[in-house]
Amino acid sequence: MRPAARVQATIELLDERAESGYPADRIMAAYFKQRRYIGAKDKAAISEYFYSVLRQQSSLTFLLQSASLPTDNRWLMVALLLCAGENVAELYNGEQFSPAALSASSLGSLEQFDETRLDTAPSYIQLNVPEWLEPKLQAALGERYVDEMHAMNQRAATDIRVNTLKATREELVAELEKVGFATELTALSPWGIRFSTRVALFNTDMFRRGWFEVQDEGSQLLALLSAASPGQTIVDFCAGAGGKTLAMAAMMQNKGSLYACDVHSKRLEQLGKRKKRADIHNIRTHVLSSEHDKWVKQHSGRADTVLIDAPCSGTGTWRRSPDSRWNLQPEGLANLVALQHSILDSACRLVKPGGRLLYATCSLLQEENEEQISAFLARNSEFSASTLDLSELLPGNHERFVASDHSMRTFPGLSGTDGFFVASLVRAS
Ligand SMILES: C[S@@+](CC[C@H](N)C(=O)[O-])C[C@H]1O[C@@H](n2cnc3c(N)ncnc32)[C@H](O)[C@@H]1O
Repeated sequence: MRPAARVQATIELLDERAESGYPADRIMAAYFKQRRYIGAKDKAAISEYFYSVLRQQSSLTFLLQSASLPTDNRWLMVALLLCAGENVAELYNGEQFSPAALSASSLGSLEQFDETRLDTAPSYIQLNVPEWLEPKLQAALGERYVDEMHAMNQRAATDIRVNTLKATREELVAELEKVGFATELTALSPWGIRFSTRVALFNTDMFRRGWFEVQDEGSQLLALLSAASPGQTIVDFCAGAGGKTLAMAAMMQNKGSLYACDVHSKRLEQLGKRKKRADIHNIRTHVLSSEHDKWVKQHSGRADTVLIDAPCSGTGTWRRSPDSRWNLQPEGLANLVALQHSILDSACRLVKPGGRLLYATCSLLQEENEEQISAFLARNSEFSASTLDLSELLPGNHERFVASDHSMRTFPGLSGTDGFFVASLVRAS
């Protein structure tokens, strides 16, 4: 593909996203599926452009407005290219598969474009944060706010988790290096391997044999903190496609009962395929009609540990889903907070006396995290905060996360992971 064709493809993706409202990754996957002739290098370049525009949408818009230029997708792409020092006139040349040529007057106006004007913009524009979310993020992050928002605007590395039922981390590293991958061990998770460049992991024999799953290091830590062990009964109440379920199953060495529940049947079907590949036999799935499904009453008081990996705003995962920040609205956040409240109140019934309730989100916001937990504890006197023994579960590197006696948070800048929150509660015996 010529460079101009990559630019045109990106504009098409941006238009499709604006028209459909679907998440960026889904749009991109469908776009490439319909155009199988696009090679890996072109795909990588187009996805980098697409995600960069989505990440920098408000700062690019500001720069275009400051130069009295239009702000549609074609122009957002112009702004991105100008910031990267590219020759826009050469790329917008009107040839086949290239963006339409810019008029002489538009080309003249480009001279007004001045990247340094961004220094005069409000911080929420400089950092590409929705204006209404800025005070909430500042409250949650305090002094870390600016650094973390910068970190959030970087591309995330790819992490994988070794399936300890099949191999050790060292064995997997050795196999990956044999086929030419440059690997790095994750600092916090004992199961993690990191790749800073794009790698075709799904084409490897190790993947087909179930030696690993792609999983952010922060997500691996949540499973680690469950302290799941052989013979226990564990419920993963919002299991989705089972990222954390699979990690807990490996900790349980296939012994005991692991229930994976979710309201989304398609996600649980994905888990079906993944557990087969991983050779895991102790997971049972259940599609919930809602968090109040009668299954909860039938299994009440049975679980040693219940993990609620709650549906949330995803404000900790903007590195991977840069568009999600623009999709989130105040009513949507309020609905999520209400749903988390309701899930907590229902799923807590599953915990046996003396058992644990782990509540987690990939949100940075206090209303989904600390405030959600303190309100739950105020409503449910049977539960109290329980100490997370981090010195045992996570020896070393404690400067890379923020912990209280019963909760832990990770951040992209501080921890090199997505932003996660986890709180540990115990039911009175
Ligand atoms: C953060 S995701 C879970 C990710 C998953 N645990 C993993 O590690 O891959 C939240 C999940 O909650 C599920 N969910 C939404 N509403 C729910 C409800 N009322 N009861 C149970 N699960 C729900 C969603 O379908 C989604 O899969």
